[in-house]
Amino acid sequence: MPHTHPVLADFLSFTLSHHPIDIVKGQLTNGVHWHYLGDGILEFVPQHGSDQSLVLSAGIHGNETAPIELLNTLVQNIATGEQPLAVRLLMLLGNVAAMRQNCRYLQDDLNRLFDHRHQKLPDSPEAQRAANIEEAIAQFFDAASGKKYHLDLHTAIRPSSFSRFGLLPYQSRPYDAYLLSLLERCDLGALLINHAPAGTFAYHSSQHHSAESVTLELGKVQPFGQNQLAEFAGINALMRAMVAGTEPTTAAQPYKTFKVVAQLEKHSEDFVLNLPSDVANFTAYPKGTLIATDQGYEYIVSHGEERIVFPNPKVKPGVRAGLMVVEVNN
Ligand SMILES: O=C(O)CCC(=O)N[C@@H](CCC(=O)O)C(=O)O
Ligand SMILES: [Zn+2]
Repeated sequence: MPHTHPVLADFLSFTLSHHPIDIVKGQLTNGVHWHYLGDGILEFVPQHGSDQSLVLSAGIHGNETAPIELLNTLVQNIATGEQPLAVRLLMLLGNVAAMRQNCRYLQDDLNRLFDHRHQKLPDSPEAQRAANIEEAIAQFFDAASGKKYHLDLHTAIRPSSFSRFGLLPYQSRPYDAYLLSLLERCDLGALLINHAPAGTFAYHSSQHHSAESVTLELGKVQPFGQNQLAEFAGINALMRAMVAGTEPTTAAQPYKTFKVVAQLEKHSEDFVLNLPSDVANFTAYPKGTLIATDQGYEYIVSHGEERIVFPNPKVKPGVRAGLMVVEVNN
């Protein structure tokens, strides 16, 4: 790619390299304006603008590499013109400091600090980053004139019965019919509907900017370079169609729908998860099963069957230690 600015040639390396130039911008030969807004935040605007705005984020957890690799290639393809761009687009790499150290987070889970919850932990490095990201998407969405979408891309820590699944943030308004139709066309095994406000990025963009938001889980955490990106072809095609302002060509496929019925609460270091340490996401337990205990707390399955998602007894007290979900019959 001759004459391509390093930020576009390799957005990931540029972001990781502590580049001294903080803000750079330019225009592609097809007229698209690009603007690097510092530390992993890159905006593209079509030459004649657009009333559609899209945020694509990855690396909110620093070691979740597959979606970071997909976004990096997407930037390269936009830069060459190979990937058409018809919407305002903000690409965001989340926990850059953790990405540099190949870990989920340094001190606090960034995806528990949105919804302005970072204000309670002002000394945490992740709190500063959450504030920066909130500011960046506020500026981006405040300048939007039409529909706003946000896909926040993650990978799971442990294996799952469904290697690709989505989580809709809790919303008091109905979910966007178009987003739901898109999610049927990106090869997901399951879609979870959250039951309560949360400190997640998807909840934040939905709640504070009325964006149509979803968290997408792409397989299991792997080091950079070891991902089988072909497994995520459906999600990649969806992102590319949304960037191009077109419809995905993937045929609609049914997925299972689950609603979150509870989250496991870790109150203290006495928290015990009463399950095998290698339990897979979506493992089902019958009514009456004791799932977790803590001081003055126990979680017992109360529905006919509940499945566990994201069990993690190692989180800090006060942070959710897992979700309990029940299948919804469509
Ligand atoms: O595998 C795990 O335990 C976590 C994978 C992950 O980071 N998932 C997100 C989901 C966010 C949401 O609920 O929308 C998270 O836990 O932050
Ligand atoms: Zn994650």
